[in-house]
Amino acid sequence: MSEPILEISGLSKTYAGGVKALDNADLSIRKGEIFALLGPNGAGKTTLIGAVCGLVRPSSGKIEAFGLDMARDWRAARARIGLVPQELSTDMFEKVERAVAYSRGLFGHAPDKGRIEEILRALSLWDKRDARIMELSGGMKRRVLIAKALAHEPDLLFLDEPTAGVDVELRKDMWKQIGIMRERGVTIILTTHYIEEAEEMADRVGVISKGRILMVDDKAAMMKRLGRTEAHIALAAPLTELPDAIASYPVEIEDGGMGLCYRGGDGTGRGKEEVAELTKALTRAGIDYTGIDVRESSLEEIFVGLVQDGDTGGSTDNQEAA
Ligand SMILES: Nc1ncnc2c1ncn2[C@@H]1O[C@H](COP(=O)(O)OP(=O)(O)OP(=O)(O)O)[C@@H](O)[C@H]1O
Repeated sequence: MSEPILEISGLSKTYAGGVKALDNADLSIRKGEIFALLGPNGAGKTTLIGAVCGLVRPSSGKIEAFGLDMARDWRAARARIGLVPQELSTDMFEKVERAVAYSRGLFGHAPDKGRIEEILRALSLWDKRDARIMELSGGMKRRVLIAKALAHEPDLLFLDEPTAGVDVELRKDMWKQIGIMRERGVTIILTTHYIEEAEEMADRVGVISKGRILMVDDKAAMMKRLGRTEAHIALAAPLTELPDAIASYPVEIEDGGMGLCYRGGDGTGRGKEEVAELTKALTRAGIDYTGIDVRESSLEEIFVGLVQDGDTGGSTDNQEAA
């Protein structure tokens, strides 16, 4: 899993209007991983993807994919990259099957009706194969976008906000497809602000804000390092002050003495163990409790904390004029 498939170094992009969408971004993607790029609106996610896919010309920096320099060997590298953009911009008058088959040919693959049928069936588009794209519902159009990206059997697949505004069924299909792609060894990079998705699917997570990559880490390590544990212990009898036996723990009295609140484990991932020790100390001190509610911070809370720390301003609009 450690061989890099994509190396981005010192990538910056300032748009004609002066917006600095990427600011010296470095990112190394490993072969076969699912990488989630998290960032608020306007963070630079789409710009980064666009730069790798040749849709945005970087102001400076270097992109290497499959060991090929994107500036020199663009076509060869691009042929191995699939992109599911946020919106369909072309092909509106085209019929579904033809549009998908065209995408396959665009990057030099021989026609393969069987493969196209397989993709269309997997995405529940087979019945719509002769429909014009403009006649399809929004969700169906999204399916076409995915089919087009899969048609040329990419080794590296970008999904830009794949599940924004799609229904549960499509979301499920989409994740199933992503699972199949991963089993075939495809490297997947997705952008999202649905953090639960990253939490569920990604191997590694990168956080981007204001064009800067703030952090990249294994998801589990990030959650352990930046997460914290919170526990609420309901007491059988009220306490008026914190007993000495538990004074060394990060705990406070709550609920008018009927409860204890523990907040700790920051940066250690040991919060749950410490809560267990705390309950033993309570028992030893003869303090009865009737229930414990323990929760660890979600990736979402970690993400919000990171973005706030790395950010001073508010969110930026996405569609500024060039
Ligand atoms: N063609 C363009 N011309 C000028 N500015 C642009 C252009 N495209 C994007 N920007 C600006 O660059 C910044 C980064 O935008 P980008 O679309 O890359 O962010 P994003 O993280 O993908 O956001 P979102 O989550 O809203 O899609 C924003 O401030 C945006 O307004």
